[in-house]
Amino acid sequence: MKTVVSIGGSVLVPDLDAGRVAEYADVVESLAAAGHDLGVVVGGGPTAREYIGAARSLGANEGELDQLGIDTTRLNARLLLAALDEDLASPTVPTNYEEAAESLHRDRVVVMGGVVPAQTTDAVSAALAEYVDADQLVFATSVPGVFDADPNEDPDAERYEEMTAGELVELVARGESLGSAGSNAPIDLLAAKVIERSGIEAIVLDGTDPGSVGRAVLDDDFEGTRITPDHD
Ligand SMILES: Nc1ncnc2c1ncn2[C@@H]1O[C@H](COP(=O)(O)OP(=O)(O)O)[C@@H](O)[C@H]1O
Ligand SMILES: O=c1ccn([C@@H]2O[C@H](COP(=O)(O)OP(=O)(O)O)[C@@H](O)[C@H]2O)c(=O)[nH]1
Repeated sequence: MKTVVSIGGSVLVPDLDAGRVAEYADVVESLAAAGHDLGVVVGGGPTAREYIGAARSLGANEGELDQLGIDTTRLNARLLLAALDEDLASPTVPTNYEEAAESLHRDRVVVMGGVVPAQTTDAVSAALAEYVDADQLVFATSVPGVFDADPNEDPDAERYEEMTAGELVELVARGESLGSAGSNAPIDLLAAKVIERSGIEAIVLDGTDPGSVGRAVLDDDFEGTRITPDHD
């Protein structure tokens, strides 16, 4: 079984807490021990946002800001690697999908961050899952799934238990056409489109408790949103 897990920066490193990173490493190791080959993609979190904010005020352009974000995601990838059993995980952080796929041939676990400007690690996770023909893709984020409105803004927002990739694309695109790019779903448009075209099974869940990722992958036990291929 090949699984890609996207760990949002907001859940891996909401602050620099080594204990939380160790908990995530334990989950990754338990999944590897259960026979999963794992591609883990790590986000930038508040550190990325702080660096980007500071560099923006210093006059950096958007591409330069994205590169700072990418560097931060790779820093977080290294942090997770520091906690992982070195016999399981590839010791380097791949900078592209080819390297990641190569590492996954050799090792049970590969951990990476961003790849190129103008996207987020949501898209990296989806593209990695597609590239390595993963069986499933898990988004561990700060909200318990995809809702019909931002649950942090609208107390009446309702969670989708299940939706097709096409419905996810529509939901995200609707927000972008309103000019609120990236703010109307926990997954961005590029990621949603890659999920749609690859037909990969994906789930979105609250990763605040790292154990929830383990239960979802090992026992299919989770509260969140299941994203299914458009055509069976
Ligand atoms: N329709 C929606 N369903 C779920 N979350 C949404 C929706 N619209 C916006 N959001 C926002 O998406 C964000 C996803 O998590 P985020 O904090 O960006 O985590 P990550 O670190 O995983 O990228 C949340 O802050 C949530 O408020
Ligand atoms: O392939 C990538 C991955 C990330 N980023 C930049 O790095 C930031 C942090 O990544 P992400 O948003 O995925 O982190 P998270 O939301 O999980 O904290 C993004 O906003 C982008 O600016 C990028 O340009 N390309």
